[in-house]
Amino acid sequence: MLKLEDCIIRNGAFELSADLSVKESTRVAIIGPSGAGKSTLIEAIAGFLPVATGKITWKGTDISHAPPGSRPLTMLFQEDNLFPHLSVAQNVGLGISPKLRLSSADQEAIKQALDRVGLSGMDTRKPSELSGGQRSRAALARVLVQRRDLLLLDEPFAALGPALRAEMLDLVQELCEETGATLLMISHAPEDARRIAGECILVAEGEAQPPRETMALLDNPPRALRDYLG
Ligand SMILES: Nc1ncnc2c1ncn2[C@@H]1O[C@H](COP(=O)(O)OP(=O)(O)OP(=O)(O)O)[C@@H](O)[C@H]1O
Repeated sequence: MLKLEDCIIRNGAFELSADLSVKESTRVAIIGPSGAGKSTLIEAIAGFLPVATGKITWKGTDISHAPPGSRPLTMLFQEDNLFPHLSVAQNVGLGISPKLRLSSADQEAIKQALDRVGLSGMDTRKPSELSGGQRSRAALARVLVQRRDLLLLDEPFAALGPALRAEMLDLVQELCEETGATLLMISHAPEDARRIAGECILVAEGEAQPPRETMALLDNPPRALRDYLG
């Protein structure tokens, strides 16, 4: 269980409260109006923003003050997930060793991860030699080799077209099912939430609300969400 207990998170003058929990191995979308605090929530869980009060626990362990690198999670951002001067295999390898000190077993794990996301034979290419969808796949291969319990996505597929985005979401769903990872995913598109997230955290009016069943929430949205969905 991921728990945020009586948390207040500050981002400049902005303040977000959160008192909620997310069950292990579930997939949860984070939705809500622009500027409501979705990234703020994710950044606090990842450790890039401190919690002013309250605590964050994962499987009962308090991670509120753990540095980002030692939290049991990996995060994919909206863009710039890959280093342009490194090959695809090296970019994936960073998930195992930040200094790229890789054993032959590590090299094999990288190869398997690239195979799994459909990038076999592209290991020596630079990110600029890949399509947008292939770059997303490479970033997901890095997530795979990290073998973390929690995956935080801050709209990493926003720049992709609808068909490719759906394809990437399906791949994320498959990977989460295979690894048992817990997914928290910011999304502006309700159809993305419907596609892969059983539950949604609504972030609105200064609060990240406890997860609610996606279909029920989107079919009968509260006012803050209705205004946003239009
Ligand atoms: N570095 C910062 N300093 C001060 N205020 C900030 C900072 N970053 C974000 N904010 C403010 O915090 C609030 C929440 O921002 P956040 O990025 O979490 O919202 P969001 O829901 O992710 O928005 P969007 O959907 O537009 O990406 C906004 O009002 C924003 O202006």
